[in-house]
Amino acid sequence: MTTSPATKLTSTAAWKDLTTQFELIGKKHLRDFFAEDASRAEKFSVEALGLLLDYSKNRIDSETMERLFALAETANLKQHIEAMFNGEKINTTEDRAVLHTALRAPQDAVVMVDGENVVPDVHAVLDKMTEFCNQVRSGAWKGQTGKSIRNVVNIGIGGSDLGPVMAYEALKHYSSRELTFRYVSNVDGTDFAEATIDLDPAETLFVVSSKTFTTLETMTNARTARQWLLAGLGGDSSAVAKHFVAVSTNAEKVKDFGIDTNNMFIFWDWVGGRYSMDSAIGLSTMLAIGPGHFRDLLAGFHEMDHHFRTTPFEQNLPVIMALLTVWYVNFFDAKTIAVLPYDQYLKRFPAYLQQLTMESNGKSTTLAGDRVSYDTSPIYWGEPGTNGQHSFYQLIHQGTHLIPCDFIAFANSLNPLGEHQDYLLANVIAQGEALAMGKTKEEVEAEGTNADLVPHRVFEGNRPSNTIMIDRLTPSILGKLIAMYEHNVFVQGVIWQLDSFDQWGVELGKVLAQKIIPELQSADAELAHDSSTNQLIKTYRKLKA
Ligand SMILES: O=P(O)(O)OC[C@H]1O[C@H](O)[C@H](O)[C@@H](O)[C@@H]1O
Repeated sequence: MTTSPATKLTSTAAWKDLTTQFELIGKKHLRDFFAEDASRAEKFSVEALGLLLDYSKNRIDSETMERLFALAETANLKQHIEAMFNGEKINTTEDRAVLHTALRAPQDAVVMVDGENVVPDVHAVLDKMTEFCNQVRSGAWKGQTGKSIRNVVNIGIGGSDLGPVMAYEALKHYSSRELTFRYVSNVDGTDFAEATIDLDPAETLFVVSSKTFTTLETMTNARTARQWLLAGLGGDSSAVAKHFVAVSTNAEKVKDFGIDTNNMFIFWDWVGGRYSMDSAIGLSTMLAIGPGHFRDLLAGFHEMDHHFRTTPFEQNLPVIMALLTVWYVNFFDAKTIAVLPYDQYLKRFPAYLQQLTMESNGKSTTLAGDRVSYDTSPIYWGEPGTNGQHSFYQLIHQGTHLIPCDFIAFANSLNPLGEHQDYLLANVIAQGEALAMGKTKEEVEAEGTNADLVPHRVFEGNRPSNTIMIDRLTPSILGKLIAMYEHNVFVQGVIWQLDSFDQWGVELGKVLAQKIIPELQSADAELAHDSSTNQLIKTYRKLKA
């Protein structure tokens, strides 16, 4: 294929041009950029698929963008995009295709993996999910005692939890209020105990979600759930079939656990965990919002996939966002990016993005196996506005770190109340303006501020942000937003020459934990760790009741 990594990134002409560009405009103030060009906002905005991306409050000019697009060309981005969509095994360290885009492909699409079109399989699972959800939502699916299901508990972690939780919260407005949804992820027993404390086992359905069906946390919680259920229903293990379903790629392990494979919804190894919320891992989402809304969500994803694949880079939302990130990380030395949704329903969106972005590109080895000589994924974090304004925004405005921000705002609330929405939107718009323009010493002095306070009240400004403005939050819009960040992450990974789809970095801790478990459970097993680790194990043994 044509996608083998290019020459060392920092030796390319495109990179050198960007270095020169940074020397030219890296210190130029956004106030000056705006003052010089009345059409700046228009020039640096893209409107597509119902989203306005205003990226004019970034420290760029037309030349910068041209050079960033040239960097994308140098990286063979177009070929990489085609390789992903065509099912080439671009996850080379695991020898897998990367086809979350096939999960939302229309029925008549053809996506080949190892000589087989996977789209019919995708739609067969969607149909099976639909049928099951209709049964549960209508009350036709009965539990062991003949009662309908009123509670759904998703047990999963990482990609088998963060996507479902985020989507449930984001689309709560569209969800059935007849059903209660809970999400258990942590191996800390408190998570399970609190999630089930007020639930009746006779009315509770567990969705055990795990790509591998081997994950310690999920298997431990699933076993506890089975005990809890059987204890509550008189111990007859035939109850499991009516109260447990599984979502996994691993039918054998599901069977070993005791879940009937008829009650299993499959997906495939070409779906990464953090890219799986629109696979059968979305079963709890479909149960909450219904099959129709779930299909709208998928359609939104697909529209963004199409946009990403077919739109010239200059108008391509994920490409622009990714290149701006590269610009700040590699030339301005930005370490973090804040994602700040001004919508309470998106409160788990930043947490979801943390796995998507950092598990994908938090790496320091290139596809060729070399240590990178440049920074890779920034740290993503955030909270919904306006809450964050009253805590950490101080640092974004006046701290010593440059933190590019993504503001996400909706013109129309799903819960219109008095003047709330005007206040919310005034705030998000004001934050972008304040960060960009700041407040000069002269402006502070002109307000009659005491001289000794002036330095404290100055805002340097020149702090970059994107603002994404949308009509209202719908399932389709959520799909578009998520796909936009998925592809943004993909483009970053292509530029940095990474395998964005493996996660070897999570293995070591898991292996060591397996070794430490028996050491904690034995009073006197000999310890051969470093002295700190030994001390912690001994202290735990002493304190443990
Ligand atoms: O879905 P599972 O196989 O249970 O995996 C759950 C999660 O655990 C792993 O440690 C990975 O880091 C994640 O990418 C994955 O989403």
